Amino acid sequence: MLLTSLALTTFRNFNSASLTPSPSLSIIVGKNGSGKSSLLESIHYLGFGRSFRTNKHQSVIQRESNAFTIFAQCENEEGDVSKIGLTRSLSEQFQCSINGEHSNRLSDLVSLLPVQLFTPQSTDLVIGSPSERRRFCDWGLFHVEQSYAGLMKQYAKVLKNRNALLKVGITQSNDKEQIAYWDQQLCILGDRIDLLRKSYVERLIPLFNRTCEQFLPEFSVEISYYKGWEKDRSLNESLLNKMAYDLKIGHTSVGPHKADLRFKVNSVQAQELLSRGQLRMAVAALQLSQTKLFTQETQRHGIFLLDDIGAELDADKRERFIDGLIETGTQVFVTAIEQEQLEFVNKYKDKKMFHVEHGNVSEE
Ligand SMILES: Nc1ncnc2c1ncn2[C@@H]1O[C@H](COP(=O)(O)OP(=O)(O)OP(=O)(O)O)[C@@H](O)[C@H]1O
Repeated sequence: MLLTSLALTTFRNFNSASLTPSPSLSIIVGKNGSGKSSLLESIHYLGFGRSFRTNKHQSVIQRESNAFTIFAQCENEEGDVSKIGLTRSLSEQFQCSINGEHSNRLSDLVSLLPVQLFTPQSTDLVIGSPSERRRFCDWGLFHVEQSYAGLMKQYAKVLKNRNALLKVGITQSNDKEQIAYWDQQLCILGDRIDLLRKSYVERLIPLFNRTCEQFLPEFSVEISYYKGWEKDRSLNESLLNKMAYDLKIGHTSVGPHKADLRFKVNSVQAQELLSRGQLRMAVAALQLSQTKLFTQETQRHGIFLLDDIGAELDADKRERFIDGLIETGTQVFVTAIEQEQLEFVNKYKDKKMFHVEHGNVSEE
């Protein structure tokens, strides 16, 4: 899916702005506070229904305004055009529209635009909590496996019910029946999620290994999948084994909601050995391999947002990352403070350069 036009109204410091991006590489240059990240943030909203900087939608609405609006036109790989819109008001009301049809279901919008993001904070993907890495795998599976989003929703519902029961405790005989019922449901759904994730990571690993050979040739980087419960036990056995503990803490301590993608560099934790720039390269390798897998398996193209690319990635590494993304046919948006940070982009055809100043965007 290509983003062919973007228009914002009362979004951060943009009162009204529009741009026609390049199908390949769009470079957004401007001084601190000019609005570069806000432009990327608006595309992120279309891909996730939320910002990457705040959970408070109100902060994104321009001061003194009641709502922000984002309109975009997209074109899929068959050349079909979709017009999409998203608006969010101070009263938290959210509405999206696809080709004139209004919807309150964010998933309709989000499944259209496969957006990924790389920022200076992205090292959290390697050194942050397991939830970051689960979210990463879930993004890939959401766009590759049609059944995945529904499965995850059902699992979350069952987990919520099981946790509610654990919280009040199992005192009566019908509580025992109920927990047995939720356990059975959790196992059916959990095993299906695990199977999809395991297979996804198995497909990702060879691509990741090859990318790491280029991005971090001096290290041996390994990723492995942890399913969220003990290796040699079924989920059912693990739930039974942890029952007393789960009752004590009031929630379920094992299951796919505890899964992780584990990183080892030269057999130790990544943060023990890698510099910040090298950690960023590990993240870049992971995201690039996911992009390659997505393109291979869906024959679709994604959108990749690179915020502040100059931060702690040297010129050679920036170039390798952007080259890799462009080779997959991904539409790339890059922000930088200085044009000099991106001198190597002269070699790309089909690129467009945008200048942002005080909430105004102009194409060079
Ligand atoms: N709700 C809002 N209403 C109006 N202006 C806002 C709002 N939220 C943020 N701003 C302003 O919008 C401007 C754009 O911020 P943004 O983070 O997009 O800039 P940037 O070009 O990415 O800067 P940097 O290079 O420093 O990261 C800032 O000056 C900020 O103070």
